[in-house]
Amino acid sequence: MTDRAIDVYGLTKRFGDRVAVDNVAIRMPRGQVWGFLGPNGSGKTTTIRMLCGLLKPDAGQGTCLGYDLIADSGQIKRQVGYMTQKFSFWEDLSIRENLEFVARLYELRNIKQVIDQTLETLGLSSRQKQLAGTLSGGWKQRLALAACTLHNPAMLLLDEPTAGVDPQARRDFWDQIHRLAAEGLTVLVSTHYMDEAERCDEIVYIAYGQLMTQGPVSRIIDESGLHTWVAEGPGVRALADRLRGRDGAEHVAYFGSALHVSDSNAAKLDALIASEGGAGTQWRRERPSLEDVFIDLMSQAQDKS
Ligand SMILES: Nc1ncnc2c1ncn2[C@@H]1O[C@H](COP(=O)(O)OP(=O)(O)OP(=O)(O)O)[C@@H](O)[C@H]1O
Repeated sequence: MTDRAIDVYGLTKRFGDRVAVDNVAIRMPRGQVWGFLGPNGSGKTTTIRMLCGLLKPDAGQGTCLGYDLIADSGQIKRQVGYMTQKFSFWEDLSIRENLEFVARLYELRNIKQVIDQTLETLGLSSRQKQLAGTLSGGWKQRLALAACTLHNPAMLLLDEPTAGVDPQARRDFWDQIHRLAAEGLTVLVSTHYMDEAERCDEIVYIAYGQLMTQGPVSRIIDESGLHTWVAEGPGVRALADRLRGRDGAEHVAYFGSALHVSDSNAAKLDALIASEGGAGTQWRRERPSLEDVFIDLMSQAQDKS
């Protein structure tokens, strides 16, 4: 058994003239939780669909769970749990009835036992009789997770599973993900939330179909070559307008009420900040946040495309 859950390279998918995924390579060990990030339309869903055997790549090759991406797509589908962005249920059926339906699709044996176990693991037992249509977003998402883990997959591919659910439900969901990973499951999860990226062993960042960076969050920040100053105080709004487009301020972005000013040239950035030490603004130098780095990566990708 290969120790890599995902080992693909040259992965490419075109839709007409548009290259949705461009020569992407991912090598992911088993048993880890990786985040898959990138701007809207950058190719995350398309990549995930190729990885789980639902979409045939135009070019590229490799393996998923040791199975050939193209020749063994049937095997991959059976061993992967895929949670789509817009999961759907039978709204007039209960949680338990929905899971029974999915279990029959997978032709599982011991359906009662498997469902009991899944309900228990995901904290759904007490709600098993509730109609799916009456569940809140967080519980629906938990039901979707139950449905995609029912057949005991070796890997989960989760496509923005927490979009639109409240912070507590997102936190609970991530606790579940780490619990499943502790039992040996490999999880690749796409997200737009930075706090979720920080909970992953590693992240893959893709923009305009191209893989821009991959690694643990701290390494990605360290290797970004970016320098950041943060300004706070009543003067920041006027400051933002003054700084945008100036040499030494490649990126100017609000984080709450604070303004982050970043540049890859530390000397230019420092000189600019020194010239802007006006009243009503407090400055401090900070390690760039992951979001600062992503903004930078996105603009690099824009320049290339
Ligand atoms: N079936 C399709 N036919 C034509 N174009 C498609 C199809 N699926 C995706 N695309 C295009 O491919 C590109 C990548 O889309 P994809 O859904 O993979 O991005 P994404 O990173 O998952 O985006 P989001 O974060 O918004 O979910 C987009 O330009 C999209 O419009």
